[in-house]
Amino acid sequence: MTNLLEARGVSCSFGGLHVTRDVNFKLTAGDRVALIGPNGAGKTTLVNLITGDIAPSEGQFFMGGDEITGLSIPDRVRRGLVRTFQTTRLFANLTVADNVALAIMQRKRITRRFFSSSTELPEVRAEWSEILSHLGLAKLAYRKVVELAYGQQRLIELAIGLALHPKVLLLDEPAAGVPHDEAPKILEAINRLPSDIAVLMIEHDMDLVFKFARRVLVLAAGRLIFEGSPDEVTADHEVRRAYLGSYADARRAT
Ligand SMILES: Nc1ncnc2c1ncn2[C@@H]1O[C@H](COP(=O)(O)OP(=O)(O)OP(=O)(O)O)[C@@H](O)[C@H]1O
Repeated sequence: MTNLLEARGVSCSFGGLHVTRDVNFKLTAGDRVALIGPNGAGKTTLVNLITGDIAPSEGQFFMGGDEITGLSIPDRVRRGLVRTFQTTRLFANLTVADNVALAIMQRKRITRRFFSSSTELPEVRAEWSEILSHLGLAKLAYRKVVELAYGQQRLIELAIGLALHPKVLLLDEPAAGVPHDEAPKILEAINRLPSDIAVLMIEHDMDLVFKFARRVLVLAAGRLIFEGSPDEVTADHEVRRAYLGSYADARRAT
């Protein structure tokens, strides 16, 4: 099967600090992968390396066989390597539809037309409307982002990610800060993502990891120390020592 994304021997240092050490992994179509590890393990740095926010000191990234290591962030996005926007990057005073429409227009390279509502251009409207319906957010289309609950704002990040037509979608703690009762809605939306894209999620909440991931990558001190199914990961002695600790013991006791 074609690798949608591959990391080969990726390392990154900040001064003398080795934050990413010889990382290798592959993502293929339909992958649902969680990246876990203790605080400071280098998870966000690895995502920043994948997106092109920072450059590796060694190693390469490939998409579908093409090397992308030297490509800019926008070039990677155009190839379908998409990270969800953080809520802080949403336009709070615009509607949900406007926010998603802007991402669609960015992808289609449609320039904003000031004398007509770009959101309502037929080819744009058809798309945002389908994305919002698909994620169960149609009711929110004409609400301003600022009026929404935090959990709903995080769902808009997913909608914007989809508007960029991802082949690989990187989710950085999609449920962080979301009240407990709103968290299932996030998982529900993630479960509705197109089945053929690869999703890599950084997540600390192990319950969410177990509900989402079919494969887990464990990072500790910059190194991938384990890769396996959620059950294999909880059973692994080194992972339990490095990270899971009491969570794994509690889970095995149930
Ligand atoms: N730009 C930078 N310059 C120097 N050090 C950095 C930089 N970015 C990250 N680090 C360091 O790299 C290490 C890994 O940080 P990173 O944020 O990638 O870890 P993380 O696994 O995402 O942690 P958390 O779970 O707490 O978010 C930390 O020690 C951090 O201080």
